[in-house]
Amino acid sequence: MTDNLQLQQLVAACHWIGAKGWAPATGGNMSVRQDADWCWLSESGKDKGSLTTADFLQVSIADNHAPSGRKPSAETGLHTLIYRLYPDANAVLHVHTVNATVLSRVEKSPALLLNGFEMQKSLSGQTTHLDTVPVAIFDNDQDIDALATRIADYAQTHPLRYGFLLRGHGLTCWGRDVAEARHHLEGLEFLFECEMQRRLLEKP
Ligand SMILES: CSC[C@@H](O)[C@@H](O)C(=O)COP(=O)(O)O
Ligand SMILES: [Zn+2]
Repeated sequence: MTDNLQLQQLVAACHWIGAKGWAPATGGNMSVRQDADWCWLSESGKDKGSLTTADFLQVSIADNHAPSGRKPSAETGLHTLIYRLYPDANAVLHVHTVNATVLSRVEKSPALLLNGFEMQKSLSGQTTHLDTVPVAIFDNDQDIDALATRIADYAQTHPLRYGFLLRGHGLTCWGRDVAEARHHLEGLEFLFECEMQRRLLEKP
């Protein structure tokens, strides 16, 4: 499914994310699906703003195995979970933006509810600011297997769309291709910024 063009587009997306300041100090990780069984994931510990195609490792979607022997992202298990859960997802972007990091701590409930913003329509399938878009929030965990299991359990009853937040950590989002994943990232980040400002200014 993924051709070399998608990987090149992912590298361009990583450079854009780096320039935005959304992956500071080696934070963040990115991937594209190759086919039903394999994806390409960023190598762990690299500066994601200056990656090349050589910094992406082939990883098995079923069991996170990387045949190269090099170490893919510490958060590989969250990318492969999305590819297993959603066959339409072909690109996954994980970032550490200030808005995602702070808002996910300020909001104590299991989901951030976005409502009233025209930019909700930047998310595929959304047609009006009058609808409510829930973005699930999961407590952060250094045990990625345990975190992936928790997310998978939640997704059984609350199908995830566009992305999810990790509390005090960041945003993971996806799309049918790199271009759509970028739109979802940019749209969600804009909405998080608006929601932060709204809460600050409307505070009694
Ligand atoms: C800068 S530490 C952040 C990491 O622990 C992690 O959250 C992250 O996003 C990057 O990990 P990586 O293993 O490079 O993909
Ligand atoms: Zn992270």
